[in-house]
Amino acid sequence: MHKVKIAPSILSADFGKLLAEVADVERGGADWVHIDVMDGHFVPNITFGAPVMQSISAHTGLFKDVHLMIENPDRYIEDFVKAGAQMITVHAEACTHLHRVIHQIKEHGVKAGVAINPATPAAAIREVLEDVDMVLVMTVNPGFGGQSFIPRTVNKIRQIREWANEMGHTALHIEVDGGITASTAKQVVEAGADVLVAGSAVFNTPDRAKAIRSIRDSLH
Ligand SMILES: O=C(CO)[C@@H](O)[C@H](O)COP(=O)(O)O
Ligand SMILES: [Fe+2]
Repeated sequence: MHKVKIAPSILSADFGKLLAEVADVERGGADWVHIDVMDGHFVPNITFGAPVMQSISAHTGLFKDVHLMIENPDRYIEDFVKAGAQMITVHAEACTHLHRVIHQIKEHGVKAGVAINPATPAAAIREVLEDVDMVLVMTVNPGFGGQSFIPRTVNKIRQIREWANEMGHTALHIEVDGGITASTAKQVVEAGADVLVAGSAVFNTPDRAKAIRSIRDSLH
């Protein structure tokens, strides 16, 4: 089992001072930075694209974890690789040819993840589990920060970790995203998650180091 990683989501950061916000969580003990890209079609919200990401990339040593909430993500993989992505996650629901897109990502030499919405069963990613570096189990419906954690999603985390262990895919990361706080983190880690995205729990408080520490401490 990997050390649990905390990945603050910049969706809840102040976009007017994005570089300072990312530097703040880097100093505060974050492991990854989670970059939410939304297109206004796959989800009812729009954030930013590869050019904005590129301007962050050059200024942080954090591992860059890109969550693409966009339709037909295959069209933009190269742009995000050039912008510095180290993990690119696409939604199973947004890809007609999921296996092809995963391999397209890996051909660029970056890690590949697949995400599933709360209403999507774990079985939707079973056939690509050995191809991916990470499964992102959405613990809220994607589109917005600050929503409440959906407890039923925990069973899927457990199921996916069980399948991964059965197939010997022990390096698989399971990331959870949505409503992760010091009150919800422990149950998802016990179920098998090892990457915790936290947006509002980290950015909606002035002391980011304290917020990250309190999520970490809640795991013991
Ligand atoms: O992908 C998304 C939302 O679609 C997330 O990454 C959010 O940014 C998480 O925000 P919180 O629920 O932690 O506030
Ligand atoms: Fe996300």
